[in-house]
Amino acid sequence: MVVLAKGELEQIALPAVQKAAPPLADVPEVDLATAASGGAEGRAAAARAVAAACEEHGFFKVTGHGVPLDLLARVENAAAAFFALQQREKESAMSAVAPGSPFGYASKRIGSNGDLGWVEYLLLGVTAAGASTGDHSADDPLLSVPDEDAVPAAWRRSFRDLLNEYTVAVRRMTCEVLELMAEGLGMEDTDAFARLVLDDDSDSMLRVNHYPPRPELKHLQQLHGGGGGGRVTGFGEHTDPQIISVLRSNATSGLEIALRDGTWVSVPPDQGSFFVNVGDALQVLTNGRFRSVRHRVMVNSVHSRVSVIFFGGPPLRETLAPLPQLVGEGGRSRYREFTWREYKSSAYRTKLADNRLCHFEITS
Ligand SMILES: C=C1C[C@]23C[C@@]1(O)CC[C@H]2[C@@]12CC[C@H](O)[C@@](C)(C(=O)O1)[C@H]2[C@@H]3C(=O)O
Ligand SMILES: O=C(O)CCC(=O)C(=O)O
Ligand SMILES: [Fe+2]
Repeated sequence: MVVLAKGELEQIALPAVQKAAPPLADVPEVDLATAASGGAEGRAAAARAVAAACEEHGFFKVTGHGVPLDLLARVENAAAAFFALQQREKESAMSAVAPGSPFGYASKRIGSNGDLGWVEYLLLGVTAAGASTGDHSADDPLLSVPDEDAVPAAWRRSFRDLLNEYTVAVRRMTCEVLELMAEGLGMEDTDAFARLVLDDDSDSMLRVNHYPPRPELKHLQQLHGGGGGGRVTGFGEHTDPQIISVLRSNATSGLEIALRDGTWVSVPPDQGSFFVNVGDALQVLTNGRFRSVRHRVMVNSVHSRVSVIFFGGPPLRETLAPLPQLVGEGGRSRYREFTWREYKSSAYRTKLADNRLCHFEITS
């Protein structure tokens, strides 16, 4: 359970004047099953729709994804069971992690630069094979715990196995989406994005978030006539650094995205589908054609929200720069070349809401 110290709620609450965000009327949607079975025409139409959504919002919904619904339900139930453990038991998933590492369990503190949210989470490194650290790793937050820990090792192992199974399935689907993106951009090398996420050394992560409800919000909302006050931030506004983020949540609302004009809209939850965010790295590779979407999560007054996000990143050694075919002859490259390692070490020194790409922009 997330517990707040004095003064912390003020930092998480949005100003009372802030209106509830209206729902995004037409969430762009891509059906992967139709893209696969619709012949060349159907595939080309899906690729165009993906590219249009990435240009306009940097965000869209994926249906017909082929990830078994029963796997989604098992992951959701196991995550809920993990978050229902005693605080001490959840924190033991942190004790194995090297100091300074972002991985493991945490509550309220997002990153290490003072950001707070009404959220608790588990952040894990993952490789193309599933778990980053292998089955018997000494530094896996879920596997290496003190012998006297109250949560049986067998339960932790089966939770880790389940998250690995989920990661393998979601990474496969993510790569199909990345291929459609490349096709939609008219690229000849349609594997160019997927290759980065499939690499053995891909720097990918899995995040499991839990946003407990805040029942007192209901009264505050009534007090302000329903539209304004009493909004609490679960996860503050930000863009994701990686190439792509693929999110699945339970049926509880909370996710909001910023449109091009800066207005916030809420995304109606859909537990049978996935939502895709374009990340900063893909904005760079596409020379700004695809938009890294700013998003946040607001807390619900009645229901808890559980979300699982796969962040597909390139290997740390990878050099990133706008792809020449997307800059075009005589075109201007908007970003300088940098390695993913360089970008990450700069990004991890920033606050959540900061613009992390401005350090890499070519301004002249
Ligand atoms: C405040 C921070 C948390 C974050 C690292 C950072 O310094 C800036 C980016 C944040 C973010 C957002 C997307 C993902 O949830 C995340 C894991 C990532 O790669 O970048 C988080 C980082 C984090 O929670 O450690
Ligand atoms: O929990 C969510 O729904 C989204 C969280 C998020 O944006 C993130 O973890 O980067
Ligand atoms: Fe995010």
